[in-house]
Order: sequence, then structure tokens, then C-alpha cells
Amino acid sequence: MRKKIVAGNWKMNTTLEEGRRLIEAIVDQEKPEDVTLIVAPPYTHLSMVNNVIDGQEGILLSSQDCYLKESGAYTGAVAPAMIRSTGATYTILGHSERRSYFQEDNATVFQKMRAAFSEGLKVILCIGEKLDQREVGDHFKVVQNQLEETICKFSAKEGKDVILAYEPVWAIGTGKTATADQANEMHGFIREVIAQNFDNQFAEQIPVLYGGSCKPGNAKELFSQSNVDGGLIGGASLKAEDFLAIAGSF
Ligand SMILES: O=C[C@H](O)COP(=O)(O)O
Repeated sequence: MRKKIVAGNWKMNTTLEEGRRLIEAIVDQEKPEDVTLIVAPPYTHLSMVNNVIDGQEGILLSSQDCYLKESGAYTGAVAPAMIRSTGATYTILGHSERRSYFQEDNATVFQKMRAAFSEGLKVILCIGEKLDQREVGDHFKVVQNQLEETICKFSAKEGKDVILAYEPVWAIGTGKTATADQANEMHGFIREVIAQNFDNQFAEQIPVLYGGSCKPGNAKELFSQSNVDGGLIGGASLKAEDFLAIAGSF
């Protein structure tokens, strides 16, 4: 039985005070018992969020990215050890917004994963195709390549705590959602690629989340699919009641 996980990626939203209100509202509400929640606020909020969730069962903290160096003269960058020192245990890597707005390719994502692992920071690795790639039937090839150039280059021991998030780029923030069948088909394919590069047991235990306009209204159908283990939620994670309604949709 794989873990059920719902992660909220706040992206570049909320001031410190708005973020405090959001995390306090999440903590104040009743949470589904068998679901792990992960919150990924901006870097500036990590310590504050960690203080609010301190001692709460089933809620973990993540950054939205990290830099690939340990420390040094890299103005504006944030190293994995700094993130760990806030109490965060995860970082999102390879998000399509990092790939498109910050020109990050698979090689960069691989280096960032290596840096994160070396500090004991666990990784939520995002993969997913763009609309034009799906339209010409390249979506499986693109996702396979993203996996083979990142997680598949690590040993099973290094990669054992990775959470995968399939995010079709055409569904992110657009209101368009992959159908439950499209999501399940791709998640099954992802598991096959992982099995070929690691083994069946590894592929069976790795959580694969869906991301892309997942909301209270469609989460139940998506989460009922055999290969969908939860969601990476953007816009709908900015309202505590929506985020928790999604978490209650298994
Ligand atoms: O990280 C989250 C995904 O990019 C999904 O964002 P969205 O729920 O706003 O479409």
C-alpha cells in the first residue's frame, strides 16, 4: 500500500503574514488521518511555517527549489543545507515553471537532486510534457527522458525517498485538467520506466502525484485511479478549506 500524499505548492504567493494565516488555518482544521500533507511555501516563510506545524502529525515542510552548490558566492541562491536548517525535509525540483522561466534542463535538475540528497533533503521531482509535445504524440518519450536523465541516474538507495509528480504543463494553472484516464495512463507508464531502471518493488512503492488544476471538484476522480497516489496542488492550495477538501478526496 503506497502512501497517500497531498502537497501544496504556494509558488510566489502570500506575504509572510498571509502565509502565517494560511498555515494556521490548515493546522486548525481537521486533517484526514491516513494522508500526508506537505506544504511548500516561499523560502522566506519556511522557518515561520515550521514553527506553526511543529509537533503536528502528518504535515511536512518543503521548499519549492534549491540551488545545486553547497555554499559560496551565488547571490540570491539558497543551498540545501540552509533549507534543512529551517526544518524543511523536502524540496520540489524540476517544476515546469523552473524549467521554462529559469531555463533549467534535466542536467540541472540532476545536479540539484545530487546536492539535495547530499544534505539529506528529500525530493519531489516534477516531470511532464508540454501541449505541443502531447499533440504530436511525444508525451511518453519526453517523460521517459526526464526520468532517465534525473532519478534513474541515482542508486535505489539514493532515490528511495523521492516522490514523483506528473504535471502536464498544459494543465498547470490553466483550468484544464488531464482526464483521470490520461493521468492514470501516464502514471502507469512512469511506474514502468522506474521498474525498468530500478526494479518492480521500487516502482511499486514510489508515490506518483498528479498536478495540474487539481481542485476539490476533480480530486476524487483523479485519486480513485490505481496509479495516482495524491496531488501536487498549486492554486487550490492557497485556501485552507480547498487544500483540505482535496486531501479528503481519497
Ligand atoms: O505545483 C503545482 C502545479 O504546478 C499545479 O498548479 P495548479 O494547481 O495551479 O494548476
